[in-house]
Amino acid sequence: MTLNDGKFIIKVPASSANLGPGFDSIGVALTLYLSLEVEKSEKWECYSTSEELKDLPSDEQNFICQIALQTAAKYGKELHPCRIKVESDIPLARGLGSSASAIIAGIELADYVGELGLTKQDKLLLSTEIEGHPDNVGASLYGGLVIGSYQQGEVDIIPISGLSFEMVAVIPKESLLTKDSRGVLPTELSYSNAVQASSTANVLVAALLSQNWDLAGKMMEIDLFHQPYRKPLIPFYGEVEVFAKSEGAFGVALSGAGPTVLCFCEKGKGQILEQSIQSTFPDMTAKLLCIDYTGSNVF
Ligand SMILES: Nc1ncnc2c1ncn2[C@@H]1O[C@H](COP(=O)(O)OP(=O)(O)OP(=O)(O)O)[C@@H](O)[C@H]1O
Ligand SMILES: N[C@@H](CCO)C(=O)O
Repeated sequence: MTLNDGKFIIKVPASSANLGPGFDSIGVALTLYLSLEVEKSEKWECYSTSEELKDLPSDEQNFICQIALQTAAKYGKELHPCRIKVESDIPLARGLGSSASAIIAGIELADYVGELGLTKQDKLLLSTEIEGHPDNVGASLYGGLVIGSYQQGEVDIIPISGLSFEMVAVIPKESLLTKDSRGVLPTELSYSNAVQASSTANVLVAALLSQNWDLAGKMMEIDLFHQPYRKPLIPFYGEVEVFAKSEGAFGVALSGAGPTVLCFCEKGKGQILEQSIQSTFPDMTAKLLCIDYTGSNVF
């Protein structure tokens, strides 16, 4: 279906960044989604029935519309206004990549309505320039586990499929903005710490690819890039970590900039883990999530 025929849908998965030591580089797409139902209109309108999105701007000031307009302008195009129904089950500012999903949705919107003819690599570079790192946007765009690097205006990414783990996200009621959680990070790391931190990230990738889950979990825990500085912002982290591991999780990591804690387990073990975490931590939401292997989709 094309825009002239009526409506079209943009569907973008959530994501979790870092997986411990893969700071600003590793991401995984998750089975939570941001969906846009789009049709041409007289003026820009953005509306939603999702509780999470009800306070966001309903005109072209909406973040998704802004990204779409900026993207089209970059290519010298003015977008026809659209009426957009936005639905989302991605909680905002919880470390589950809501902003990255919104950025990808805006770029997909601009590409489709403005007929920009963008490739996936174009979309990756545009979104990475906006977000500053390719971990969340790469995962939302490609699906699967992504390992990426953004340097000197170029972004390189490898998406990986066929991984057999699932996750239980432990999501608190309180939000934490990424800019605040980045604000507690140091501006420098010593040479020896940087060598150690990057070796940890390297072994994490090798362990995930060879399905050595215990080793992957060990690497998630000994990250030196960001978790030591961010854990003090998340008082329940330690308790969730100990409990999840005692209930069969092979690893625990801060999801993105937090405050969600992501517990990793082998395929098939997630449902029981979700139930036991939920009954032990009733003030938070425990959610079983799988890896999305599709990435963003327009249909
Ligand atoms: N669907 C959306 N529509 C409009 N704005 C959104 C949408 N999703 C996210 N945002 C904007 O992004 C902000 C959250 O971004 P932030 O980077 O702080 O957290 P996050 O992306 O959820 O977490 P993380 O980057 O750690 O994974 C929201 O407060 C809102 O301003
Ligand atoms: N890699 C980013 C993800 C959140 O945007 C961080 O940890 O700050």
